[in-house]
Amino acid sequence: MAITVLNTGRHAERVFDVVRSGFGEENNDVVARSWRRCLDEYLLHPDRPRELRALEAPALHERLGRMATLVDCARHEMATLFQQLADQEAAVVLTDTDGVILHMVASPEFAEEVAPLGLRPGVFWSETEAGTNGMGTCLAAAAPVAVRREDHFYTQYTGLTCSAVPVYNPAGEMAAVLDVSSRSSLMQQHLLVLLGMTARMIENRLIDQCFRHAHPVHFHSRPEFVYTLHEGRLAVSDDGHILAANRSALFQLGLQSVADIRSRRIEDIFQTSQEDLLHRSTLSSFHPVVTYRAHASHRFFAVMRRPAVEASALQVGALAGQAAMPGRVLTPTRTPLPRPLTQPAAPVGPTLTDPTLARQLDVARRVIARQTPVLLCGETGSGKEVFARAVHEGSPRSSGAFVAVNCASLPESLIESELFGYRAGAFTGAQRNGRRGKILQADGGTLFLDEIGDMPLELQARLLRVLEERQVTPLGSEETVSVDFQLLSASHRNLMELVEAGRFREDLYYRLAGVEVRLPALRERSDRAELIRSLLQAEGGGDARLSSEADHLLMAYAWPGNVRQLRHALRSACALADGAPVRLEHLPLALQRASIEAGSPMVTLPMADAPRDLPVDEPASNLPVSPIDEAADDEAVQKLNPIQANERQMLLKMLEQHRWNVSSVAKAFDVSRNTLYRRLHKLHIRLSHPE
Ligand SMILES: Nc1ncnc2c1ncn2[C@@H]1O[C@H](COP(=O)(O)OP(=O)(O)OP(=O)(O)O)[C@@H](O)[C@H]1O
Repeated sequence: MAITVLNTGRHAERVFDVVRSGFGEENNDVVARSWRRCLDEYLLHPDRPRELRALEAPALHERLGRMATLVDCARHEMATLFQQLADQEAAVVLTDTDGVILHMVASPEFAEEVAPLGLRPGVFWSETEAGTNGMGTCLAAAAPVAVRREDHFYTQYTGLTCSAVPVYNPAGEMAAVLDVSSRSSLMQQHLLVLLGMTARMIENRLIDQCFRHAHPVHFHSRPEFVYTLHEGRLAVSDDGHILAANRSALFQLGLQSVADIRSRRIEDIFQTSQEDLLHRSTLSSFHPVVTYRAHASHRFFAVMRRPAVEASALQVGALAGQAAMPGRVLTPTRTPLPRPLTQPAAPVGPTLTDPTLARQLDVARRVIARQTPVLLCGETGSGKEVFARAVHEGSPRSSGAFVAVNCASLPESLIESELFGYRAGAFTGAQRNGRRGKILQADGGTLFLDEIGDMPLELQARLLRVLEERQVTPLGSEETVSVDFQLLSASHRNLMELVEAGRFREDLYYRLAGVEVRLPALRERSDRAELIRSLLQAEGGGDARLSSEADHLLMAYAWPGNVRQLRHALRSACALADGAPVRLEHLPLALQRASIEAGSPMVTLPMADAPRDLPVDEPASNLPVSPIDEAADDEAVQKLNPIQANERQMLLKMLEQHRWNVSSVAKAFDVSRNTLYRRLHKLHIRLSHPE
């Protein structure tokens, strides 16, 4: 479906009208201010769009190299957000502070549709280039913004609605913008909350990644929020100086900016010393311990952990912290480093208690110890990387690094240098000191090639040679370097089918699949209840609870995005519930929608099995309807089970919010009116239609 845009002449008139007439200094409207900047400062004309500037491949390559830490930290969170949105006509986009798109997650169809508009990597979306738009206006306003269709300065973008939030680096400076651009203009508030949470996750990952040599401190005034997204986070140097803080830390400590805290000692902030906090945290097995704000009586619960990497193992360049922050020059690290601790780093280990999984883990550990490569298959988000890590940790090479490479999320042009590394000056835009590839980083440890099915064919040949010869030749170099690692790879695609289609080399397949392990999908796992419980505690704190309806829905849902989707559903639900038990309405729309489409037991019924024999009483128009005297249905309503009763309440609330306009509610849930009518009928919500 093509993107529909507004009439240019009329839209331009409206822009001029708003800006010229009655727009005073007191007007705080983000969009109106942006329109004025476009007209008066950048001298843009709404009638005359310009073609957006785009970087050539080498310049994009260089920029992606410079911003590698940021993009690495954002990639997984963006994929998760995309999955959570469950909207095939939306793109999740990351730009740098010049407004250049660095990374984008979208369905191939939508990506193809919006590419001609300039929604693709390398294109500049600053306001000066593209006028009012989500990414550019968020950069200019340095605040979250929602730019609806008709808010865009140029009409060609009025088919899209964009919501965007800033992402800050550990120095507290804006480092990027995270945006969702979609055809739908619904639910902007919900979306901004989700975007804000995703930005905070990326920021916490950045602190972990940029300060791997520092002691992480996690704190909150409520113990159940330690190790959750709401926690305050500090990075503290070996000698007790604070190097970085997240936004929640600043907020809780009543500080304005990272500069107010950086270089201060931990005892200037809390009534404890570095040694004391670390000692007490260790004794409590890293559960939060009480501490007080320095010179005040405000109580906090805090934990200090050991650095992810000993300082001696790092290159000095990265230690300055400043230099390693995204948005500034990034120093490549040469030493094999463990992956950053992903947030929340709660002391909850992965739950792998399903008997099939436990057996598979045991087999994989035994075969990998004999240098036999293991290939993991399983749906996306089913925990292949978590499983691979568990294999590594129980293997003879657990003291070496675990190096993960996601072959799907790297642009094709970067995979080669990422894997094999390059020599100084190998190509334009290469980093001055060269770069050590991931394969060499895995020397002595484990190389995990994720989404191996997405590796381009010509690179498959090179990889095969490395696997056979155990030698790497970095780009631009004549020298070969010997390397020794154990190999795990994973794919959510059927590699045999790819082989048959000629898209994957058969010889490489057999090299990778010494033993093939198929991980069960979440819906097939018998430890689902346990996993839900442990993730709920990890995301919402020890006191987090589920209402029984929410619990039922989580157990019955089909989870196409598996554990990742579950984890993120719980994360946003805990944030929305704000300490109260998680109820149905806190769960993502995708789940609620599925429950409406399929009825109870939710979602496991495909649409085709939905009750079709019910009489459908659909009005010809989409005029508002009104509720009929509900007393008539009282008895039937009493017989609804608790999940249905809850759903009935939720639907009544939605109908009320949408002034009984059924089409509008159906649109909000993205289901057809017919489906919604069937559901209303089933739940004994009877409506009258105007004559
Ligand atoms: N057993 C588990 N216990 C706790 N969390 C888990 C478990 N399995 C997966 N997760 C969480 O689910 C998310 C996805 O896991 P992971 O990245 O391992 O999946 P994947 O199968 O490799 O995904 P993809 O196919 O997209 O690469 C992560 O946030 C991870 O922490």
